[in-house]
Amino acid sequence: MIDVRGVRKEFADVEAVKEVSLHVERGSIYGLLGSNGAGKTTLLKMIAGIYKQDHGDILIAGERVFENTSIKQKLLFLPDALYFFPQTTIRQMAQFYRDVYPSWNEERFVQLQEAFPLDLDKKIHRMSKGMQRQAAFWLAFSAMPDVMILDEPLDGLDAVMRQKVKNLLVQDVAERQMTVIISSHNLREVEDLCDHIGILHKGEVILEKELDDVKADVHKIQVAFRGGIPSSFLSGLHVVYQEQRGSVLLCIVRGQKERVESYIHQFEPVIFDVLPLTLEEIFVYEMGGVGYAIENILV
Ligand SMILES: Nc1ncnc2c1ncn2[C@@H]1O[C@H](COP(=O)(O)OP(=O)(O)OP(=O)(O)O)[C@@H](O)[C@H]1O
Repeated sequence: MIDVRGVRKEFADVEAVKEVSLHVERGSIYGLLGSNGAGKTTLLKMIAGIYKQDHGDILIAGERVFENTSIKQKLLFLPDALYFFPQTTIRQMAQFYRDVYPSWNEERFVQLQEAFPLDLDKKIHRMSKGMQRQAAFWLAFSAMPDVMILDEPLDGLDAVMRQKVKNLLVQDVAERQMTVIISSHNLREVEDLCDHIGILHKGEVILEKELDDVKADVHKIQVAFRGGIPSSFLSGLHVVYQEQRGSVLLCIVRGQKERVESYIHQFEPVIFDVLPLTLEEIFVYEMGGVGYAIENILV
């Protein structure tokens, strides 16, 4: 659905995006992560057709996005700094969206008032930051776009509203194959939302993964043996990290879960647990392997 091919963008003295390529399948949610200044917003603005890239190609549904009205009618970009026309209310903004998006769904707009309990006739600029974001999502979900490009979308929303918005996103992806790119500098925030993750660092994608693959392949195990660790134990495992806590050995190992488990059982451990790994932990170990201090990249 979204194809970014060898894209570059330079501002006066900064190479904000250097040779980025990525692909987002229709009906999936792609999490673009990275530290401040990594180039996320610049890349998203190019994908949304707001900036023109200096080099490379950006295609949505096979068409170039820049200055392409028909693609833009199917695409919705929610910037990190929201913009509404001055002095407008949600009702007035809804009229604008109705005119711009042929897919606007009036019934949904009415239904969503339950999820976003806001005054339709109150000036949006008088609302709190979180309420303004709710208003933006209310309009976005009512526009029913094929593609949503979201820059730090959950900033300013309370915990309940974050969950509501995440549920609505997932629902649209599942029910009508909407495609989403979501930028964040917080892995924990997008962990339960995305099916693919790309990490941008200094304008380059340094890691791109399908989450199911990542999670299926790395395990945290805790083992203890009567009489200490057998000498040949570790040699049969692909250990990416290990730590001894008293008589208990804590390891992060790579490999198929069943294979790892049956291997460990042969040594008849007195304690053996497979513990859940957070995505953040997985990335720390993965990135450690390629020589990056991810702790400094993902806050
Ligand atoms: N309009 C602009 N003019 C000049 N430089 C810019 C412009 N927009 C971004 N940059 C520079 O490009 C680089 C990438 O910025 P960008 O906003 O894309 O990063 P980001 O990953 O979104 O960061 P953050 O997480 O802080 O929002 C930065 O060095 C920034 O100063």
